[in-house]
Amino acid sequence: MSKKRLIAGNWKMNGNLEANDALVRAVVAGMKDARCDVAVCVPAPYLAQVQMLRHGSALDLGAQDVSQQAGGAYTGEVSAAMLREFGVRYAIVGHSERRQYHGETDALVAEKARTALAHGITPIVCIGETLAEREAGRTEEVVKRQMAAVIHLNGHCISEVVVAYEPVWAIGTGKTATPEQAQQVHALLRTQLAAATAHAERVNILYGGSMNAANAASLLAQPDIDGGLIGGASLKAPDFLQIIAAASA
Ligand SMILES: O=C(CO)COP(=O)(O)O
Repeated sequence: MSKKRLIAGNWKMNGNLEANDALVRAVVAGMKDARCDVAVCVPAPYLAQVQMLRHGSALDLGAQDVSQQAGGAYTGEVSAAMLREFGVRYAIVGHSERRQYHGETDALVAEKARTALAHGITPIVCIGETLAEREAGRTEEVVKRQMAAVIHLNGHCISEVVVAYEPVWAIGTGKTATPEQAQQVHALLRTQLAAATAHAERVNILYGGSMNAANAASLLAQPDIDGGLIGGASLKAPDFLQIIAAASA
């Protein structure tokens, strides 16, 4: 398999001009030997800043959300066309924090993914069960339902998206899924993808949820874990670079 792994940072609602400058410069300087794709998904006001800082490097730029609408009277929204103007390659869609705090449904997440693709942006579609769902033995049912919602994308193949499995109970909690727990879900997602496309092997399925410099290598050693979506550890250049190094091994 010659597919490149992807390590994507999700800064969430963190950063300021000064801190971003130092962080991106350090990441760009430290990732020269990376053999994986690397991106940072930054708050919208910082897209222009990070676009300039990454110029000439292999660091890709991502957004944390995208409107499902093409444009018009949607106060507060940011369109895919606007993101493209800033060189955005990826947009996270359906992060659990947006599902939870902004009521995003499976159907809306699918619309956002379609709009992103229509504008040449690769959606990073996030799926994952809550602790209550896991404890009730519903993990498989929940992730399959979330995946099924995005598997048919109007003229686009699901192999054009990146999938991120992020168990909600592992996000920001320091409680990582074990490599075996993550692999189990990744494998079932791969099987689900294979039923929809001949290119299931090409899809990058990322793990997210307290992935850090210490646990990245063991997670990435799993056959169906193709990279990471990194929250907290992506805000610290040395940690993020160690994860990139683990994905380049
Ligand atoms: O939500 C995440 C990435 O999108 C994971 O966040 P943490 O790495 O901070 O747990």
